Amino acid sequence: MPRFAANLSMMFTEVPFLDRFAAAAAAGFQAVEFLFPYEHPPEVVAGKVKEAGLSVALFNMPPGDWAAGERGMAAIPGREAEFRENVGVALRYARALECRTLHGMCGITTGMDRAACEASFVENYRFAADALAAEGITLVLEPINSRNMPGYFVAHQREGIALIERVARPNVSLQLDLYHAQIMDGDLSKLIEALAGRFAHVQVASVPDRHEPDEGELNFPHLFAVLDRVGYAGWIGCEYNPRGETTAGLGWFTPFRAG
Ligand SMILES: O=C(O)C(=O)[C@H](O)CO
Ligand SMILES: [Mg+2]
Repeated sequence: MPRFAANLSMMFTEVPFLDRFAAAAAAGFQAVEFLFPYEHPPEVVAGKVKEAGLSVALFNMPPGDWAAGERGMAAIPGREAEFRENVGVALRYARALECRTLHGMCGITTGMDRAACEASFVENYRFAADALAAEGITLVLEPINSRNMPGYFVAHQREGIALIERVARPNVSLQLDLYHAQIMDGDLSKLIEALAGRFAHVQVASVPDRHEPDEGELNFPHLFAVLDRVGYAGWIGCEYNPRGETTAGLGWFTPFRAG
């Protein structure tokens, strides 16, 4: 049975960030994920998580200057000191939120020397993985489609796996976002089977419009069954832009609600 986490950066945006935890719980979610919690002190976010009785499935390490177009720095040569400092920041939040999976965004690497970017990525991810291992935290790498994020360091799932193999740390894994995977790779049933055991987090949204998983070119009931069949027992993040009001679009979630 798939287990879904509401993505609070995209869902429940009818209310301010700190109120989205209660909204997700009221809608029947038992877990949440979000991009960045850093505008609020860790203990404040942790209080909201606790009050709502939720688990935090995932969030991202600080990405640099998001408003200026930065999308992480794990693969940006020359930004190693900042990346490493951000490991400490993310770790403080992960501890407070009891979150065991962190996404380390890599950056836009257009025009940069590929070998230098890869070398920086491998060293940065090793550093982060070693720091997070002591706390039982897994660091995940997410390939992101080149239509929504042109120039992002990694766009294809198998490219992500090859990079993870180079990092060679047991607590580094793939974040399999089926929205990006369909756009860049396709053949999702076989892809999920081939990658089974090598992804620690899954996300979903319809393709091509990134809405609820009940429309578009993907057959979600089938894909959820494939994830179950290959033994994936982790969270599935609902990283989609609701077509309208968030709760009005939750018909697809009714069969999966707890209780
Ligand atoms: O864009 C996505 O799919 C993500 O999951 C990232 O965390 C944010 O860009
Ligand atoms: Mg994603």
